[in-house]
Amino acid sequence: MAGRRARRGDPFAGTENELVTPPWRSADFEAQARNTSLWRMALRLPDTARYLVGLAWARRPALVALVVTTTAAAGVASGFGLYSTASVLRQLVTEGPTPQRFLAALPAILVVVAALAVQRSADAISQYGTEVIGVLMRRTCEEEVFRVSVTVPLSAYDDPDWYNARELASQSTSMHVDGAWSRMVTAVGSLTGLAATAATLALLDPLLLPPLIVSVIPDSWAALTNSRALYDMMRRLSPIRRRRWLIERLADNEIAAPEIRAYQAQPVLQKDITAFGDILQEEELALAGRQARNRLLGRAAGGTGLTIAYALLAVFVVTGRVPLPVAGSALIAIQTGRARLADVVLAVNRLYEESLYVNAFREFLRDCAARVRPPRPVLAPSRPHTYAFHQVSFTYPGASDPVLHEVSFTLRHGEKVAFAGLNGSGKTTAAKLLAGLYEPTGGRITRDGVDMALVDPDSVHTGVAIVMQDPIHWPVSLAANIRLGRPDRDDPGDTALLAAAASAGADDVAAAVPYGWDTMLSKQFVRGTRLSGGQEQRVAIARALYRRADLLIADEPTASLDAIAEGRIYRTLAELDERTTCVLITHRMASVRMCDRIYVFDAGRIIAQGTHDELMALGPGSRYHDLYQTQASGYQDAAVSGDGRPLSA
Ligand SMILES: Nc1ncnc2c1ncn2[C@@H]1O[C@H](COP(=O)(O)OP(=O)(O)OP(=O)(O)O)[C@@H](O)[C@H]1O
Repeated sequence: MAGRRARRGDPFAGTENELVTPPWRSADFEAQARNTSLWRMALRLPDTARYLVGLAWARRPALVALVVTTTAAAGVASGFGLYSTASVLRQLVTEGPTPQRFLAALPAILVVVAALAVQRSADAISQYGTEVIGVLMRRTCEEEVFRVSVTVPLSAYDDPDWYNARELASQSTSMHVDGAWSRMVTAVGSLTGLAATAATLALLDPLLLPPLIVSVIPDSWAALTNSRALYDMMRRLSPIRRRRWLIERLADNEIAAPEIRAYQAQPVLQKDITAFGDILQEEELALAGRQARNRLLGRAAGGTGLTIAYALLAVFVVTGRVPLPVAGSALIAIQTGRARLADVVLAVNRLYEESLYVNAFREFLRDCAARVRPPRPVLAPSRPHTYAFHQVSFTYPGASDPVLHEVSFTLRHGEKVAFAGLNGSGKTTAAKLLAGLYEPTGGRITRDGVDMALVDPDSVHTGVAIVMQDPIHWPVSLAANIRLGRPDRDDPGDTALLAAAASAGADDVAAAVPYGWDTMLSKQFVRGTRLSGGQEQRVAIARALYRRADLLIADEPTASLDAIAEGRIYRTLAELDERTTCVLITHRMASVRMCDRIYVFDAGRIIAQGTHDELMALGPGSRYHDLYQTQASGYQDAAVSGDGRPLSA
């Protein structure tokens, strides 16, 4: 119960559920909350409006002009209609026979009808234009979120705040950016209408204006406060929603499905879903309560304001300040004015609400842009003769301890080298730095002596292919999977595709799957199939070979391959032409032998280097010798343990 109370306003406080630990929470939530205060957002509204108009203008300038014109026309026409209604009333309640009064009022009636027609048609056109622009804007923003997400440096993926910001940004683009645009148009339309109504009311009696405004302010306050509370809750609960979403996604994940069943993990997952659901529900119900209270307060105060407005009108009539026909018009004007003001408040309130999301979307773009190194005129050398680490150290973002410590080595053009060492010794990390996926936190990485920190970041990846430890299979056809790293390669008759596939053993995969090269590598689509781990690995190697890179990094490329396929891959790597520098990371020590040089990693340092023979010559007790000998002994006739004693002993 204590936990429940503590949770109000802070969903993470007081909970003992280990899955809802504070680290899920965005570190600077309080700062973010201050940044979205009513006042700050009000100051930012013109900027948001400018941004939205800019976005819309970039897509369809003529349509934007049409929307602006028709929106303004609708507002002016509605005010004009109201003013003419007052004239109609005045004519109708004057002395004289009814037909005469009607005839006298006829011109004003025609103006009212015309104004209404203009208002309705302009409204319809404006609405259509707004919707079309909204669709275009949503698409632009969605694609922008995708673009920055896939170009942001890998370090962003080590930052939980980035994930939260991304979730909020993609929510914003799919649901709120077009909403903000349409609210903005509505707000402008309502404001124009309100100005016209206020002008009418002021013409009748300026003293009627203040009570009208007072009657609407409390409602506006309630609506704005409620929007802010809703947004705060969305932002605060974003990590929980994301976590819940991740678990929910396991339900349609073909890789997770067998493990969930085999480990009977359903109750664990269900427990998490329920725990997160409880928190979300509690927060949402609490918010609904607070919002209802605010709304009640606003309405009560607004009702009092309206009573005052009517009482004032009564006093004006009784004291003769306002004649009865004018009072009738004033009554209509007050009603219309209230409705207009309520429209304005609603539109501005929605705009405020949506602009919080637009702001989150823009913040995300700014954040991603800040993470990306700006383009530079200097490109990384193509076909370099050397790749070198100079005293390179590296600490993962958010981690406290370095993973690499002053690592230095030089790879020469066309060399085949291996990284060997125990699990967690830093081999993959060094490979990722070499590929330019991370930047060192100390030291320099150079190609032909050129510091990679000083060249255009995109150019660092050109000429590099990497076979990841757990390659992903893209939900596209088998052929497209292989061409993915270089879709623009000229490949008449698919010669290069077939050659890369044959070298990696992926030709056998094509022969085994139901639709050959056209088979989709996902069972979530028609003509789709699921590959085995080894088949996936062959496709990943073919992809890397097809790229024809200068530097090929293969991280455990054969972990899932059968012995024959493995032999074929190592032959392929050994026979790579002289233009390809190859880094092989593997625990299969027999395959390491063929390399020109082997670097032995230990706890983030290179502790030895040399050819297989040189490293073996270091003898028992040296890391490489022991690793090799332990594995080799497994293949000897009598099974022996790592220290050379028979296992049965
Ligand atoms: N994104 C990350 N954030 C923080 N630490 C990480 C990250 N990735 C890896 N590490 C840590 O860096 C260390 C080195 O990992 P790395 O993957 O480079 O080792 P490795 O030698 O390739 O291991 P293996 O042989 O098991 O593949 C490990 O302690 C690992 O926990």
